[in-house]
Amino acid sequence: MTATIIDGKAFAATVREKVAAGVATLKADHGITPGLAVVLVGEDPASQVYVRNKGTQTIEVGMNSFEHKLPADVPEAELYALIDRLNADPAVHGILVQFPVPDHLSETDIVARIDPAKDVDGLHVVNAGLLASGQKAMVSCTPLGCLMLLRDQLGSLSGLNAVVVGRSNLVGKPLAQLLLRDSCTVTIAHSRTKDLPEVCRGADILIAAVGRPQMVKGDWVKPGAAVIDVGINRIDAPERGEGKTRLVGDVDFASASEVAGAITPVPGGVGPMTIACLLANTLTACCRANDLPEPDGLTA
Ligand SMILES: NC(=O)C1=CN([C@@H]2O[C@H](COP(=O)(O)OP(=O)(O)OC[C@H]3O[C@@H](n4cnc5c(N)ncnc54)[C@H](OP(=O)(O)O)[C@@H]3O)[C@@H](O)[C@H]2O)C=CC1
Ligand SMILES: Nc1nc(=O)c2c([nH]1)NC[C@@H]1CN(c3ccc(C(=O)N[C@@H](CCC(=O)O)C(=O)O)cc3)C=[N+]21
Repeated sequence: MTATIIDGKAFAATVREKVAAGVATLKADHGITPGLAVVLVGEDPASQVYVRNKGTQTIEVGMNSFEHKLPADVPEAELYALIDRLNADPAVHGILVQFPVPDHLSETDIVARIDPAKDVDGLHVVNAGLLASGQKAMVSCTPLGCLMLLRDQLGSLSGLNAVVVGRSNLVGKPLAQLLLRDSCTVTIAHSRTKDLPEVCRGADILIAAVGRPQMVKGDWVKPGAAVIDVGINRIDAPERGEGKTRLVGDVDFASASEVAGAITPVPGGVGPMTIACLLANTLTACCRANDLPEPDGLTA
């Protein structure tokens, strides 16, 4: 069997169209322009890709983009002062501090400093708690994007076995919560899981969010399963010439696509959805901040 390739790039474009329509309505009817602030500390290469793609797309959907680049050795107090200003700024509806940050800073403390209503990454304990208890939250962009792709591909997810490999606060845990809310039977696997290939073979929905290039092989995949590859890894590609690299996911696409029913590619799968959902979350946060109805089809 050869899997259907889930076109995240095309789907993300439709999400951005919906966001752009919502932004246009906000501007025309209420004179409000949603604003997204992104804070980048230091020069992590993966983060730079993300910030670059995001900046142009924020402008394209008609939002204001506020980019703050801080040096790798920025004092903690200076970063907090910036977050405090963004929290207080009525033109800013979403705040994202790009991770990882340099070692002298604490991701936990940074997230705690952000106003939960502007936490478009869904990382604040208030948002994690709201999601876990089934209430209205800001939901992390990557899990939200994965959920949209799965619903589009499969329709109802009810009763399906979902295995999420990875338990990070940004991806694995919130995605598991979303799948549980859609009535999947959810297993969260991680680096201590015994016989991971066997656990994965039980999955109707298999999510890889690990950060290990091409770890999930075709013989880990149940025939016909939906495979969502969250991983973004840059590896050497000598076949493209000396010193060249390419992006691969956490799934070995060549072997897995022989077995799966549907699979996301890397690039062109989850990555573009993450950015589209970041814009969607900013629009949602802006509507909530102004007591206006939320856009349809852009929230979990
Ligand atoms: N496409 C996108 O938009 C995005 C992509 N990413 C990518 O997704 C991947 C995961 O990101 P993130 O969740 O932030 O990563 P983290 O490093 O925070 O978490 C990785 C998780 O994978 C688990 N893990 C590591 N090695 C193994 C192994 N050998 N077997 C089983 N589990 C393992 C870890 O287990 P343990 O907890 O036991 O250590 C951990 O729970 C990365 O490649 C990242 O670049 C991330 C965000 C957005
Ligand atoms: N606070 C925080 N929130 C995040 O959501 C977050 C983060 N920090 N730190 C880094 C990771 C990584 N991440 C990516 C998102 C999109 C692409 C993306 O657009 N990928 C394109 C490829 C881009 C290319 O060609 O290089 C694709 O997969 O098609 C990549 C990586 C968000 N992350």
